[in-house]
Amino acid sequence: MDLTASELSQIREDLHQIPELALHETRTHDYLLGKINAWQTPYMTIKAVPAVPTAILVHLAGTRGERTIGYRTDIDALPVTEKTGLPFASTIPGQMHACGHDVHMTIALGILQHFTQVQPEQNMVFFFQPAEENDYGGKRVFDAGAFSGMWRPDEFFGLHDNPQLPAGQIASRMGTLFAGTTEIHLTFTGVSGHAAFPQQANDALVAAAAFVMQVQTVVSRNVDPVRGGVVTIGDLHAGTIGNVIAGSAHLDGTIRAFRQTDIEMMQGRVRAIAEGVAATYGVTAGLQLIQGGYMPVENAPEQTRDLIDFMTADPATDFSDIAPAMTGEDFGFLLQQFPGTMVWLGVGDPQHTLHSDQMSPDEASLLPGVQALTRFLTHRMAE
Ligand SMILES: CC(=O)N[C@@H](CCC[C@H](N)C(=O)O)C(=O)O
Repeated sequence: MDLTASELSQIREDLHQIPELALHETRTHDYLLGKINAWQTPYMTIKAVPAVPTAILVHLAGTRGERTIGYRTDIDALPVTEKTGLPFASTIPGQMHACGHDVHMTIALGILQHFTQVQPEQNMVFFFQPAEENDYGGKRVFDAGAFSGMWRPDEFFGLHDNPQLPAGQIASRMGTLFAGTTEIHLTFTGVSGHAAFPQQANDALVAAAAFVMQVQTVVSRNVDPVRGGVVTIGDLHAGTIGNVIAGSAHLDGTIRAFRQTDIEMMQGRVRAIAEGVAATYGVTAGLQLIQGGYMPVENAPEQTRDLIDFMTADPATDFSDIAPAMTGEDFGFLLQQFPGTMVWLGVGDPQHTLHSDQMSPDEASLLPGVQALTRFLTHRMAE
């Protein structure tokens, strides 16, 4: 018997209560492993990844076993204080599944459980991946050599929830689905001093303010407007009190675009502006630009054409074609190594965006999500 809607809801609510940050997903790991172990079959093998201890890989040997189909879910949460008021809200202060990875894990477990009841035709590898929000867990596991031998998927599929779409709807597109991103971490260091004697200090706060304004020109003046891009500075800390000139200022932000060439051009402009501001204001700039595994999520032509054709023709699946989004995903790195497709799953909470402290996916999305992906993967294995 496949998992029922209420069993899927219970799993999602259990996971929702224990959100853990990137590379610290120990309780989540143990919960997932408990479920997977309960569904042991003679054709299942479970593998740990010592370099990334919260990762789990599960191999199901197929009856034909000529090819290997990969399915990936992320498992980490965000440093967000939940304000949903749900009876099963986060029990970990300051941490929340505000990006719906609890939904992603539930869907992956639902699909896995199905194929422990019905042996797949082809081999399958399920990847429970830590650190999607930060620290690029997919790349870390790949770099650790975890996808070699029987663990190497010929193709990889994955899903992300989308509160703006109706619960249970699947959406994707040919080509690029999500942007590539680069984290910006910048510290200006000057000389602090008394507010009354600015001539004897080098004000890092003024340099940071100038940087925030100048960096807006990257998108408005350097990026092709038809292709688009984003530079957001989301965090700025400088100084301690009103009558002391700030000796240092720290900024964090993100660069986003759909093409890797645009991302690299934008990285260069951000670096030039940071260096220019530092020279102008007599401070030093310590800049880190980290792309890690957040490459653009490029859906592969063959797998994606097949997925769209299958889901469009499947009367039980509500499928829609969708425009690309500036969200990032380190599944983009895995799709550079293995052909495959990422899809959105609608979770019907249009009042709230991903990363909102009130984001509350509709659990009516769980069963259709599991069933649509299970039907597609079954079809894919018969190809
Ligand atoms: C789907 C989603 O929300 N993903 C995150 C990925 C973050 C990448 C990295 N930490 C960065 O900020 O560049 C997103 O914020 O889009």
